[in-house]
Amino acid sequence: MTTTPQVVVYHDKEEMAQAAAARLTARIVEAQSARGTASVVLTGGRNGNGLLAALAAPRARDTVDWSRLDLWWGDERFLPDGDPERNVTQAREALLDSVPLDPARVHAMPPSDGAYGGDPAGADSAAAAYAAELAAATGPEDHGPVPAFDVLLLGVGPDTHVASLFPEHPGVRETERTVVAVHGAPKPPPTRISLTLPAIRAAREVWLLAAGRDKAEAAAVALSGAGEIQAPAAGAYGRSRTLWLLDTAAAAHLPRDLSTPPAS
Ligand SMILES: O=C1O[C@H](COP(=O)(O)O)[C@@H](O)[C@H](O)[C@H]1O
Repeated sequence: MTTTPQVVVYHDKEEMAQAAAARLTARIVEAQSARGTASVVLTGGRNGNGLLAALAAPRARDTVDWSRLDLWWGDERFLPDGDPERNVTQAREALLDSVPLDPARVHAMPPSDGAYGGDPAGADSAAAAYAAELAAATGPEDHGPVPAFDVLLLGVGPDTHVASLFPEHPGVRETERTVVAVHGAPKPPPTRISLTLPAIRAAREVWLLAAGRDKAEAAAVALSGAGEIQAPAAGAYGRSRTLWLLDTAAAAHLPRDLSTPPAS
């Protein structure tokens, strides 16, 4: 079922990151008190890392029970372990290395120098392995092959890509598998691993983050009824909530009925 996107606009990307971190902290605490644990899918990119850096500030950091949090990734650049361009490396620097997570609950996507071999065939095996890890983490309350993540975060690329699902690329057309290898991505590096739209839509809440003028066209297109093959961000929605968090620059071209004044 498609949920109608809610749009919240903040003055600038710093304010957006702070507000997103506060929202995420609250959502994790709620999920942990309702079910004992929480699960969040992280995104790479500037806005995802900005949110993680905001979460590292004392108020948010000290509110969450990090040991009862499962972290997954929406996509990964298929590069060697520790490569500075890997999303997990950047997340570790921004937040993960400074909070007491349970390492068994940190589900990084495999690197290109790991058990599955390198580029390109290794990426297909690594994607299949991540799909199996997700499937193994599901319980009776999850109605499919991936957990019902509490919050799934997505950065929105200037071309409307989300995770590593690029416009008109094979990955965005996938309807069966939950995780795919992406070969020949238009943004470097060319080999990536990504959740698919069906896996993204298993999340309870999907939050899309976009800040900056270079995201304005993408946000406007995705929120104006574009098709998901041409605009993957348009196909990213959660089962109970889809939330777009923007700054004023990224919201500059939104249709009039979606343009809300900046949150105060
Ligand atoms: O390559 C990627 O890009 C997107 C968007 O990043 P941004 O820097 O333009 O916000 C990101 O969401 C994705 O995780 C990452 O692999």
